[in-house]
Amino acid sequence: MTFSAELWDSGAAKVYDKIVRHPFITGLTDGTLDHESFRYFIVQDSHYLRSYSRALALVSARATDEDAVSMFARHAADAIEVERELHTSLLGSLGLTSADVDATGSGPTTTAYMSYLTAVCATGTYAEAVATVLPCYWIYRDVGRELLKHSSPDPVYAEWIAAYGSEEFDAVVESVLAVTDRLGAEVGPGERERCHRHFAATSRYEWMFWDAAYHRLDWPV
Ligand SMILES: Cc1ncc(C[n+]2csc(CCO)c2C)c(N)n1
Repeated sequence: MTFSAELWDSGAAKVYDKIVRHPFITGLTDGTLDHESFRYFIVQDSHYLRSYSRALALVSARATDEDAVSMFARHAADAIEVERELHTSLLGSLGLTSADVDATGSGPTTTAYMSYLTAVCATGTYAEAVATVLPCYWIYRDVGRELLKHSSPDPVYAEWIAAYGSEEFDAVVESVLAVTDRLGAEVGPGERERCHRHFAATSRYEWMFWDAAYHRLDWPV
């Protein structure tokens, strides 16, 4: 079994099934999702992408072969571009600006997820860092494909679905999976166990991110 399949089976398979049945996701395709929840999601995702980009820059700096250094550095830059382009357009359609993003700040789930990514990418091994950033790519690709089958009657949701269900994005994810599988051969039992734990944790954070948006979760105090 490939390293990526091993990680998915133990850490993401059950979580993924719950994500595709989550009312935030089903609400995107049937158009019943409240715009207020999607607004919350896009604002939180803007914070998330700023942090995720830095996490990818850390992964790039620690990569052991030049192709991977270059790939993760490119993705770090792309994550900023996504924030600028997709989010500016979506924020505009939702009646928001980047000043609203700064004024809102990051919520509890976003902060916890960003902190976890940053901590592992800064202090874990290269393989641990890759396992930690992987669910973000992989779960989005699969959710995007699923959503694309139905798209959405709501033009704002349809725009978002088109970006993540695209073929270009599929190629990005396949290249990260190939790096992960090559790494798998070099990872010993202790480090492997830590990779499984990180992959499972960030997969759960992906579910929690949708759930926080659905309920518009705020800091309790
Ligand atoms: C919570 C959350 N998780 C995953 C993504 C998807 N994503 C963000 S950056 C990137 C790869 C680099 O361009 C991917 C796949 C998101 N937007 N928000």
